Amino acid sequence: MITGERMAAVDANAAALGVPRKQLMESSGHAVARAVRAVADPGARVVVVAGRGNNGGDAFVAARFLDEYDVTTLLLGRADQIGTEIARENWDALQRSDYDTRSVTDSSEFASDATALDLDEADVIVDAMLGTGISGDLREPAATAARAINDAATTVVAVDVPSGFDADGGDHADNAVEADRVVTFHDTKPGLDELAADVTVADIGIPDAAERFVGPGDIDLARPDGRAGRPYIIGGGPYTGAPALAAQAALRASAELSFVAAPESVAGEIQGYSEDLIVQSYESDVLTPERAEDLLETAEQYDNVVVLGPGLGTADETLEAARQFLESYTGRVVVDADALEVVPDLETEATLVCTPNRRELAGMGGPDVDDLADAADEIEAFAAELGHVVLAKGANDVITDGERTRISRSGTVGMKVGGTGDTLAGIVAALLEHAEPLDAAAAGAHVNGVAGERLAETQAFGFLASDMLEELPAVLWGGADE
Ligand SMILES: NC(=O)C1=CN([C@@H]2O[C@H](COP(=O)(O)OP(=O)(O)OC[C@H]3O[C@@H](n4cnc5c(N)ncnc54)[C@H](O)[C@@H]3O)[C@@H](O)[C@H]2O)[C@@H](O)CC1
Ligand SMILES: [K+]
Repeated sequence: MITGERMAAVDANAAALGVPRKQLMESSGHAVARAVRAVADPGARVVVVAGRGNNGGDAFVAARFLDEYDVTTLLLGRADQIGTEIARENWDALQRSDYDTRSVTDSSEFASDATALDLDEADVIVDAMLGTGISGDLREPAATAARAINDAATTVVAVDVPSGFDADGGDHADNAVEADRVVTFHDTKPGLDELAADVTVADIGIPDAAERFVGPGDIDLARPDGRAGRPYIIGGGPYTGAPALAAQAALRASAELSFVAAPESVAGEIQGYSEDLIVQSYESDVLTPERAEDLLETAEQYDNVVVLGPGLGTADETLEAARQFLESYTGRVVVDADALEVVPDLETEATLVCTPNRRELAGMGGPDVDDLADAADEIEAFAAELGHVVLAKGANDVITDGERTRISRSGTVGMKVGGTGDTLAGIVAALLEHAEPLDAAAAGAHVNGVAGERLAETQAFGFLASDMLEELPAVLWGGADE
């Protein structure tokens, strides 16, 4: 099962692996043609009703594979409104090759007399108006076309999903197409099996690696579309740089404000690193259980994403405070560094993303291996046992929620420098404001790694974690679709 949103991410990852979307569209179109052949013999009349997105593009390809049928392809709208280059290229190919195509710009052509468009006469209607790109109920002209398709006594083969179906599992349109058969791509979509339709999943040649390895599509999925969120970094005491790096990374990754709660003895120093931070001090040299109560109140009041751990140290009272905080908080927390050791036997309702390095993972009771990717299954089982998302950091990062597991191969040896784990924690905190925990963790790992790779191009092993901060916006938004 895969949602339409995740499908788009996997598709972008496939492109990065060298399997571009146009190639996938060719496979999709071929699969649609096979489905048509399964319901009608050569010579049968096929009417393709196509929208202006890639769902339509799949059907333009299908038309090319159906030369032995009597096919007419109807485009809903004008050709110059086709929304993607690959769909347009496939439409243009039909034009140049003299396929029977027609652009329907007036939906009354469907409303007034369906037979004028041959829908009743057809043996098969291919519904390629809308796929995973839909939002909301069908709008015109698709709404009228859907009515006409549903009114025709003709077998309907839907491309990917029936038009009007929400492949992200939300509310389906009331005015959706009722399909007899659905050819969906790569994996089934949530809710498809509840339809009264015969659903086939077509393998369109997406490599497993596009799902397994984190790539640009994972960044697309978690990419913030504006500033939001006020992460609360509970850190500092024996160390001061770590919370400052995490807080600054969160700002670079879209947080509106970064708050750092730190002991009075170091608050000034943390503030001194950056005028962009809001540092709130508490009386003490380290975090203690007496302070945890106040921090909890603040975090609850603002429903902050919390980063707990950077620079806190391992004093018994600090770990006790971390435990108490986590046992009472019900929000989202990135648990990093020293605070990780309290997680294994913790009772909490909070949503945790734990970010251990190899040593910390072993300390928590997880596997101890050189290459974390080799132990991905064990780390998955470990996360399932914990009941939290684990982002295990190494040359390869393993990101898992105990059921789904992804591996981030990005990064470079120069990132062995201190502080890159802190930037990662801050990035994940910012992304948690926009994305699901697993998606935020996977994208965060990738963004951090790519930032390091970019610096390594000119600075080899000589860059610092603080240098990574300025790279983050370009990695997050530089490659965004226009
Ligand atoms: N993601 C993938 O990996 C692949 C996707 N493919 C195809 O691409 C499809 C998704 O393509 P797109 O993202 O271009 O999206 P669609 O083709 O589903 O539709 C996008 C268009 O629909 C319009 N639209 C949105 N909501 C509407 C509504 N309620 N009423 C009327 N019009 C509406 C939008 O303005 C946009 O022009 C998939 O369903 C599948 O058929 C395949 O080609 C192969 C691989
Ligand atoms: K469709």
